[in-house]
Amino acid sequence: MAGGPVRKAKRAGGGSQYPIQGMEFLKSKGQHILKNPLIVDSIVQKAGIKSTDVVLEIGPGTGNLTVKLLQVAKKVIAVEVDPRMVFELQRRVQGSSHASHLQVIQGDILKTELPYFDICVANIPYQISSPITFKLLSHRPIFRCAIIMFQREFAMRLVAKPGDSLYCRLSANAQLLSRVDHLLKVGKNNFRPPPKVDSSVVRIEPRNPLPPVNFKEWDGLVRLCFSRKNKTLGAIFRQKNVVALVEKNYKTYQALQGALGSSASTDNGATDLSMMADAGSGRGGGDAEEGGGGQGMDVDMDGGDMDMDDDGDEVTKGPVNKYKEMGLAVLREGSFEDKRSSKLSQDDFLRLLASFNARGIHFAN
Ligand SMILES: C[S@@+](CC[C@H](N)C(=O)[O-])C[C@H]1O[C@@H](n2cnc3c(N)ncnc32)[C@H](O)[C@@H]1O
Repeated sequence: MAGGPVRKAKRAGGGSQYPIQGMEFLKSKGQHILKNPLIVDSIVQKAGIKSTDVVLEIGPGTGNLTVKLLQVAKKVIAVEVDPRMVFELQRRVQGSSHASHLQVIQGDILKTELPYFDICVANIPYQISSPITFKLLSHRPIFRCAIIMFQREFAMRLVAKPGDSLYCRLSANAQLLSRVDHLLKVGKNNFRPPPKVDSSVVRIEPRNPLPPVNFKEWDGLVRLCFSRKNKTLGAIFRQKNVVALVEKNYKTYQALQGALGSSASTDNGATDLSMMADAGSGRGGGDAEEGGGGQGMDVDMDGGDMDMDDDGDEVTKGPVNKYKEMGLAVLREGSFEDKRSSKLSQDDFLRLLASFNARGIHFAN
């Protein structure tokens, strides 16, 4: 932090009692300044920045990380939403030998078209962790890696493996697109003001090439499977709303094929990343237990009585329902009926998606 006396300002508008130079930190913008220089050094060192690298920093704040990045990188592009922080950062770097290597973009990172960069290093506002992660992962050209500070629980969800208690839709989506490693635990007291939660630094390395899968399809299936992550897939695909979704998507797909001819056949040759900002979002990726699969909930069944399962989810009963049987047949074929999403690997999901698609069952809409 730049020198000078620290003046206490009045609290207002969700500001904290930790003013610097009279500037209040805003909770609403996730302003928790990394005050421990050892952690700052460790992040920069673990990033493995080369002297030729362009570094993207999200939310530079008052510049504690920025000034260290400038010492090792060719250029730092810092995107900061708060004009007071932009002013403070520019004031701090002004006149230094690195000033010409810093480009500051004032704006919301989620609305900013990202420039070219080799590495992203950031202590981000935690409330936008998921959209930032997937915005980065959809950025092209592909960057080398991102070293990012997240809320500890979000970080643990990102790196969770099948069978871990935190394994969820966020883990499956992030790990489809990248390799994610936990680097460093960071306690609350390393920040000013201290946040309520602990933090962790994670390394995200985009997969290159990406697996040949349509990401909308992938996310549609994964979302469904994690809608009740401790239920068997068999139980999920017996649920009324899921059977209705299978029916709706099947009919939509058939109609599309009819309209477009065979050129509308399975579109899974490439990873379509157009909706990634929403992939795994919601309460730090913790939305996995909510909802019943999203779309298609209001579609009526044409046949079959309804009953409830042990969790109170409506399931189809009585006369055979064609769409329920179609879904179950795919599950049985790959021995997935008694499995739970909490234990399924990337390969399992890919295999399951391919089997559904082969039967004309899609999840992209
Ligand atoms: C956790 S602080 C980190 C500050 C600094 N990098 C550090 O480590 O000390 C997050 C920073 O992100 C900024 N910020 C919040 N929302 C943002 C957004 N949507 N786009 C860009 N910056 C944002 C905040 O103003 C704040 O400066």
